[in-house]
Amino acid sequence: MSFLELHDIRKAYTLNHEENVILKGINLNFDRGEFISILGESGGGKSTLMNIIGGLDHHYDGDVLLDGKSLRSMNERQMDRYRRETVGFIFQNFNLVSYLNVLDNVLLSLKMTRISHAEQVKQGEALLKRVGLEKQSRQFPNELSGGQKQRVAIARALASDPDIIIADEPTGALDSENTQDVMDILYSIAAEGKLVITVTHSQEVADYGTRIVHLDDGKIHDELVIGAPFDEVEKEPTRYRVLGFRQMFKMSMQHMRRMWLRYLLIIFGSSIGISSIVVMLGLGSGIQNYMNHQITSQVNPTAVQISKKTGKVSTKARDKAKTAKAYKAAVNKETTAAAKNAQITSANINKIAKIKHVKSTTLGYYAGTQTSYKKNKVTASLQTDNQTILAKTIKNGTRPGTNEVLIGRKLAKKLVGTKKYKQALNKRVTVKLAMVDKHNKSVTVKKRLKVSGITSSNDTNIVVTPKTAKAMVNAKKVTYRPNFAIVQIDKLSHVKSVEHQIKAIKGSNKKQQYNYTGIGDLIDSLNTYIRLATNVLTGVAGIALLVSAIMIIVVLYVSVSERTREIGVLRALGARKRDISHLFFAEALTIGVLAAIMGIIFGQLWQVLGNAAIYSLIKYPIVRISGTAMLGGMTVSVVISLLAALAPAHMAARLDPVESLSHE
Ligand SMILES: Nc1ncnc2c1ncn2[C@@H]1O[C@H](COP(=O)(O)OP(=O)(O)OP(=O)(O)O)[C@@H](O)[C@H]1O
Repeated sequence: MSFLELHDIRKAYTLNHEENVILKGINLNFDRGEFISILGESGGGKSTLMNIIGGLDHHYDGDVLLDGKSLRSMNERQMDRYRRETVGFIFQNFNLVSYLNVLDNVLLSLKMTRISHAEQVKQGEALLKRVGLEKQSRQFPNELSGGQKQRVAIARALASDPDIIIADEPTGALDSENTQDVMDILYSIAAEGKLVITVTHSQEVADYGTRIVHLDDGKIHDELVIGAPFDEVEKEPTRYRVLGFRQMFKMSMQHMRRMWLRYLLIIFGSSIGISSIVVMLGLGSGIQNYMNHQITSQVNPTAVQISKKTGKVSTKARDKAKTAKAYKAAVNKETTAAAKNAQITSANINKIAKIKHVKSTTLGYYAGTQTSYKKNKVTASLQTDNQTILAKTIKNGTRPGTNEVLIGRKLAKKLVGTKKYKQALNKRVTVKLAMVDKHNKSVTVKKRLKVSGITSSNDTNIVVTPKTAKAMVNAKKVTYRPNFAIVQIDKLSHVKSVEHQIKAIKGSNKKQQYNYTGIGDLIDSLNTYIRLATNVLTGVAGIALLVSAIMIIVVLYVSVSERTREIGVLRALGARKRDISHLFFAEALTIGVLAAIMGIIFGQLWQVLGNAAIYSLIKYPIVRISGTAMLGGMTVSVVISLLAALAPAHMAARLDPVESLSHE
């Protein structure tokens, strides 16, 4: 049994419905240490036969046996392994990877062995020394002569320490001096006990071999043994591995570095899409924050005020009254009845306190007053202090204590004077309330209260503590009846649901019991609208991403087309289909990540510039790019790039190695 056996190999191409038989039953045996020259005319099928032996072409009849094992019985993974471990290819037109330097081209094969990186570099340099190129290891293929390129290709073929070297017209593109150098190297390889199969149409080149096989018209014409095969040499077994994503990623980086301008442009293009998305999200949240900030600086959106819905008080008694005194008494009774109707009791408030998300409830009291300072009398509404009156609205002084009053700026101006309104602070104002006492008598509640503070309020209102209010009315035997309550809700997002539940409470008349005043639900709705608008704007900005995805697809397709031959070389060296697709996914990943980083940097730049431009106007940073938005932008960029790579990577992986190698 020979090391390599060809059994009745037949191959035909069908062109224009016509079958063109190239190989018509080839039977050959090869052994280690042989230097075979396959001699034949151009177009005789030599390359076709080499592709079959090298495991690149499996569309043929007959069989190739390696150590008795049929190549036909091997699956795709085993064929990849065969090319990776057993065969080393040398091509007529060198087929070096143009963006890798000489050493990296050799390392391409060494990367498929399990030796350490340092050892790989050492061996790569030793191989280059062997082919006389130690000084050119950092040069790129386009900086080498034809002979030098072919010597790099030989070093690369040797790097994985294969048993078979297939050299398809290795000197076809070389002058006689380089031909001799290359053939000498191949001869020395055979002398090391490897099987070297050279294809040539030159008798001179064929004469280097230990056996010449004449291929003519698709058949073996004759075989001529001109030298003894070399002895087999015992060698250390090499441990191999697949290329894997890391190696393909490195390779893609090397490719991108060589084509940096193209990739920079596409990364720049994609980054515009990402930055517009990030800025739109930032603008949306900035506007939302600005609006909330503006509103909440005036009011507390989670504190809502409720009062009872009161029905009409009967006026029959008033109508029946015959005397002025009786009429007055009837009116007073109506006033007391209305006050009773409007009263919010502890039982009422306890029920509301039990509603989910209600943090606290406070009873309050409001009434109309006449407030005066010296001769100035102003109608003002009184309310007891509560959490809807924000500390930040108190511009001068403090909240009221007992027998003190907090007044609005408008009222202060009316009482003391527009320009010197601040002087109202610490002055005593008189507060009068017309009321009805327990005995149904009209009384005037009157109290001098010290102004503790002035708010920014533009209403004529005054604020006292509940204790002060109660003491004031009780002093005149008037019952203190709280007529509003403040319901404090835990979160803005819960305001709406609490509002619904309060509105659902029915009174004894089966009708809605409470009026509800608060802007929390309005803010909540506004926030929803802003979010919606932001999403729409972000979606529009997302169109830019679609364009960038198309750009990436185009660039990757161009890349696949430009690198078709390289793909063929990689497959010949033993790269798997998956490795080829990884090459393009790695590029897409790099584009996605760099576009995201660039997009975020641009976004930040827009944020700084935009905020600087608008700050003088509204004193608030209107663009607020959050960490989540940046992370989102990053994810979208990477996902879109990877999706864009799907089709080109798939196409690249499915390319036929033989067709790829003959791609022009
Ligand atoms: N993919 C293909 N489709 C159709 N015909 C093909 C294909 N590939 C090769 N052929 C034909 O097969 C024949 C043998 O080609 P092959 O490349 O094996 O010849 P060769 O002996 O290596 O020639 P050369 O020395 O010029 O490289 C040629 O006539 C060629 O036209």
